[in-house]
Amino acid sequence: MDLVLDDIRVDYRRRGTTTHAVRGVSVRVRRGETLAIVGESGSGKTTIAKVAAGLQKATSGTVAWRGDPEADGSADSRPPVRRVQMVFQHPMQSLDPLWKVRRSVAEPLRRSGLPEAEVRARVSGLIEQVGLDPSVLDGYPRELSGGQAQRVAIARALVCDPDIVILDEPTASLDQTVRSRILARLAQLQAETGVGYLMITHDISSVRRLATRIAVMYGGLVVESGPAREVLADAQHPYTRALIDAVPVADPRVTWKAVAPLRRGPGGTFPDAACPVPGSPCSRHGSGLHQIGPERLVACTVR
Ligand SMILES: Nc1ncnc2c1ncn2[C@@H]1O[C@H](COP(=O)(O)OP(=O)(O)OP(=O)(O)O)[C@@H](O)[C@H]1O
Repeated sequence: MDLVLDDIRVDYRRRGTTTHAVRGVSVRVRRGETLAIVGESGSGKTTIAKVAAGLQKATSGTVAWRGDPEADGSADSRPPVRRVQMVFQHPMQSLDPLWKVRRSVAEPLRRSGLPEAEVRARVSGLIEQVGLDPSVLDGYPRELSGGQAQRVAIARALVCDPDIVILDEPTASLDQTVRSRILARLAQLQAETGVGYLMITHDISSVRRLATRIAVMYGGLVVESGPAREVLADAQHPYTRALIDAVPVADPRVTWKAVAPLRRGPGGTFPDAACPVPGSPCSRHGSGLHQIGPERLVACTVR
């Protein structure tokens, strides 16, 4: 199911003044895809993310689930709030410092009434999926590095198998190497689970790595949107051009190549393919992972 925000407006009233933070924004976040919302500070990105997550009430407009619930296997009785999860810029925001990591990750599942043995198995499996050793589950958040804590926050967000995860500047507080690994892991998790991402970012390299579609916000409005490849190749709005021009492509020798149509495999996973970069891990994906596009499984190749 897709998450559809239609004609959202948000006004903040404070001490007699009104800020029109969002002035009529419509976006659709699809399963298996990443919508990147970019825009300068104060353009309304976080406000839209909060509305999508149910953390902020819109002044007007609607938030709804649309699509065919039978077709994507998400016809279930989970309340809507469980189908959207949020990963914050600072991972400690979603982890209770007084709880062991296992409890923080498991809590949403426990509340669903799943037997304890299944909770433990799923939590351990997910921690490995995000690239951590299960031993971190028995420690406290203060014992984790920033990158490890963000991986735990991602595991926590995914534990109830949400349709959509909102990533609000998910790598902004991390250094370049850790950022790269987290982005690779997010791409892999999307390929494995079909989760949709709504990513808020200022970071053009994150956009290049993950985005399927891009919406550019300016002054509370979406001023430019479309498939990521098109927007990046031919940006119309000055803000988008400035954002793209400011940072060079991480590795200009790397190009994308479609290798297989996107199909769901058994157990809800997508088919895998061999990375064509011989010998070493792919420089974009970190470990020979494969980026998923809207309709195609793609692998990178070096010119
Ligand atoms: N709780 C609030 N009360 C009053 N004004 C707010 C509140 N939250 C945000 N605003 C204002 O709404 C506008 C949009 O803010 P928002 O945080 O959504 O922008 P943003 O694009 O995410 O910015 P940044 O990239 O700096 O996080 C800004 O002018 C901001 O000052």
